[in-house]
Amino acid sequence: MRLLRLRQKNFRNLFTPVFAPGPGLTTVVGGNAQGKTNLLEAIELALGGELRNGLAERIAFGQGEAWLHAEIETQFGNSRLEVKLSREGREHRLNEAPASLRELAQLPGAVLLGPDDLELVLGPPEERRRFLDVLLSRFSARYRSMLSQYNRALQQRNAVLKSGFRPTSRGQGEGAPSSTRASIGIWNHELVKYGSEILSLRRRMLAKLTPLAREAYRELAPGELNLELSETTDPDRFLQTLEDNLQDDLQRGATSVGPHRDDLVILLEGREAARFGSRGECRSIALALRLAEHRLLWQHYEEAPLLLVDEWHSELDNRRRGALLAYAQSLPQAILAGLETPGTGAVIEIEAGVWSV
Ligand SMILES: Nc1ncnc2c1ncn2[C@@H]1O[C@H](COP(=O)(O)OP(=O)(O)OP(=O)(O)O)[C@@H](O)[C@H]1O
Repeated sequence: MRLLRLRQKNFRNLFTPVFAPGPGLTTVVGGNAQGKTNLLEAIELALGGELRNGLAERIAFGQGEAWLHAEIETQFGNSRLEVKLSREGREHRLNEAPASLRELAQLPGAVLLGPDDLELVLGPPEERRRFLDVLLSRFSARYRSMLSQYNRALQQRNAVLKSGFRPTSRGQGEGAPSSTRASIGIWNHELVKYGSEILSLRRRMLAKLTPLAREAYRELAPGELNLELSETTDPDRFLQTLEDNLQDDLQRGATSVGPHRDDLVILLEGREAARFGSRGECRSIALALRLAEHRLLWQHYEEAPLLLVDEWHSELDNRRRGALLAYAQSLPQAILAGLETPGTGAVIEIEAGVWSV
């Protein structure tokens, strides 16, 4: 897939209305706070990307709305994607017709790599679950539906847990009435029904993602990467643990096991990367995870998504930079941003949101 042209109005500090990168590698170069990240974010969003943070802050200071329009070329022909951002939300259009994010997910879109990805390795489990959820939701309508039904059941169970807890003199929850226990029993079965499928869909995707991440890591650095999920996919064990943990759950007013507590365990040479890896190794793992995402989407769509790399040089030694550049150069199109040029491909300079067209 190729981005032919991005047009924008009122997106953060961006000023030039049109960005038209050529095929192959393009690097957007500029000093700090000139708008490099903003430009990559605009491209990602125009192509239907997930919002990583708030919507309103993307609209230029003092303006009511922002607008992005992307013309892309895919193996099936050209398409036009448009998104309007206002304080109320965002509206997408595909070839002039209103489109949902689900419809946009039929296109390969873009994968944005950046320094924040370090959180995938060093951050809390939510970051890694979100990574899996966003990726799986792109492939599978069933996953999206299971996830929303599971979340609804979880909310209900937690509401019952909160309302059912009656502390006894020993501070325990034995005083929960039998009606509470009965309705928790119903929600346990709902959680197991949807949760087991979520966990097994995650496991199936991980079986495809892991070899791609290992391959990407080996290209960047020496060492054997491995990915595992922490929660069991066995429905009987899941149900048993829900029942075993009921007392604790009543006291906490929250459910302590299930897909919402799952974690992607990242191992380098068999040891947990977040605890034993160097910062450079963790950065390389984060990069390998995103490159694996890019390769998996490529397999799925039979066409490479646009690769966007923010701060392409950051915290990477020459070997790692070389490997990243080699991958980016092998693609129909990749757009890098940073303080320096890689010495190859096209260069577009940016200053105070202005670049030459
Ligand atoms: N809604 C907005 N309206 C106008 N300007 C904004 C808005 N949001 C952010 N900015 C400004 O955009 C500028 C550029 O931000 P950006 O993150 O793109 O810089 P960058 O070139 O990637 O810099 P760095 O190299 O430091 O990461 C910042 O100075 C910021 O204040």
